[in-house]
Amino acid sequence: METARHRNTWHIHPDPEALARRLAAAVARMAREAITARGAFHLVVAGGTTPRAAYALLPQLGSDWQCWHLYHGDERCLPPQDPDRNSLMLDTVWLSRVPIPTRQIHHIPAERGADVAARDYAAVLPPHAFDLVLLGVGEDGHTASLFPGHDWGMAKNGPATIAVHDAAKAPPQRVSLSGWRLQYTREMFFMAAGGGKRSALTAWRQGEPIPAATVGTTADIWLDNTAWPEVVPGTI
Ligand SMILES: O=C1O[C@H](COP(=O)(O)O)[C@@H](O)[C@H](O)[C@H]1O
Repeated sequence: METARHRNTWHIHPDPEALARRLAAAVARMAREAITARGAFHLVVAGGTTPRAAYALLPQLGSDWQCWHLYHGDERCLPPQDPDRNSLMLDTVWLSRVPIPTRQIHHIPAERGADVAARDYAAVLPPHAFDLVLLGVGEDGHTASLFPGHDWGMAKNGPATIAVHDAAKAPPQRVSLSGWRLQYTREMFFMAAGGGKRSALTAWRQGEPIPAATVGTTADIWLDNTAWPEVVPGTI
């Protein structure tokens, strides 16, 4: 379904398992289409807990993994083996189980500190649009590491990456792609599961300028039932 204000399509699933299955299948399908059309699939991944189950299903779906190029939407400034690193989660549940060439897996070197890592990662990003950007939604409406009350880098002539020093969610130091660089993509998917995401999603559907809604003006939003907010009259 589409809202008048934004071109968002909302996909509601009965439970987190169904959400993960459908999301993984959609990512695999988009990879197939991109590889058939252009010989490569440039994907930006989300971190956090929500996408973990979908990532874990990808190896069994199979793909032409040699053609995948992977980037992060954000990373936390922690040592590489810290359990809260997004890259470690990705490696553990997905990347260690598929033959994507290592040179095509672009982890953010966040252990160098936010400023250096943001500068270095900007040089790694491709000059062209991504094929697909995957993003999460925090309970406060943040996406990637773009938090309420911060500059989200929506100006198209601005930097492609942002060093974050005072994130509202630990750890405070992070690196994020900027809002405009996340939007420079053919497709954008958000995912959210659980009742904790309801108030952020209600704000999104009511047109409040939370970071997720501001970045996701043209996006598919994949939810489980418990994350779906109360029906807002006139917006469905
Ligand atoms: O800190 C982060 O939070 C968001 C949302 O994570 P979730 O655990 O609520 O799914 C995530 O998208 C982002 O990549 C991560 O660094």
